[in-house]
Amino acid sequence: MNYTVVLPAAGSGKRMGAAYNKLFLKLNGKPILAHTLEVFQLDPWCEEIVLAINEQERQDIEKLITQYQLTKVTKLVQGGDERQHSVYAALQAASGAEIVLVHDAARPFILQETIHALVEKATASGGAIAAVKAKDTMKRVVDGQVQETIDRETLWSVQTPQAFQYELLMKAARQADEQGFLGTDEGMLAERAGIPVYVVESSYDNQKMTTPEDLVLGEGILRRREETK
Ligand SMILES: Nc1ccn([C@@H]2O[C@H](COP(=O)(O)OP(=O)(O)OP(=O)(O)O)[C@@H](O)[C@H]2O)c(=O)n1
Ligand SMILES: C[C@](O)(CO)[C@H](O)COP(=O)(O)O
Repeated sequence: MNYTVVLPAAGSGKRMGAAYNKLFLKLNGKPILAHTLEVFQLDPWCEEIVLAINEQERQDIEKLITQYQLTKVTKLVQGGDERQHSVYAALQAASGAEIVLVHDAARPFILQETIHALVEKATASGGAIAAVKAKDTMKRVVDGQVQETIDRETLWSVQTPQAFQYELLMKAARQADEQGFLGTDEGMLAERAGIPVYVVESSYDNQKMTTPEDLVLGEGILRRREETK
């Protein structure tokens, strides 16, 4: 059950507020990007890593790849203005894959067991996304006024990886591109293309490093993993 992973890494990290791409910020002395790449480098099911990058960061990323011996990174492609554009560019470079995983480079704590469950589900059913059950009550709010409380039992907080049979995701991504549709995850594109998408329960550790508070959380996750080794 092999796969190719597409990692969008071409963001600007605005919400993190760093002077540079948040993926170069360090957790436990190692860049976030290196943590994430190592998960896939060490996964025997992962055949190839395709990275979408900011062209001006190419040299720094090539240095990081060499430093951490990330030999499965085969292609660095220019990302786009939106995450979806970066993913699409990388997907086009991943042609030939049977199963493709799209994973935010900003999520360094993904577990191999979750990745493998996603690959198995996508192989069997077409598409599968990592998610965790909502822990908070969720309400729909318009102009500051609550409109409705949504039944929490049906709500999941969606993460990445998002795994698909390659041709299915490419069809959905191409359709969205041609129609100028912009979604916030690959699941949206698949859903609107009529492709069944299933949830695979993930870990609450699989946080996206988005704002400064997440870095504190990340350091704690690494510390806990060290202590329980
Ligand atoms: N045009 C973009 C935007 C985002 N990403 C990547 O998509 C992942 C998830 O995006 P997000 O966490 O929003 O990262 P940023 O866009 O960098 O953050 P912000 O929205 O705060 O600027 C990240 O690994 C980011 O590098 C990308 O490749 N291309
Ligand atoms: C894809 C994603 O991580 C699923 O939760 C999320 O939609 C990415 O959002 P971002 O604002 O592009 O980080």
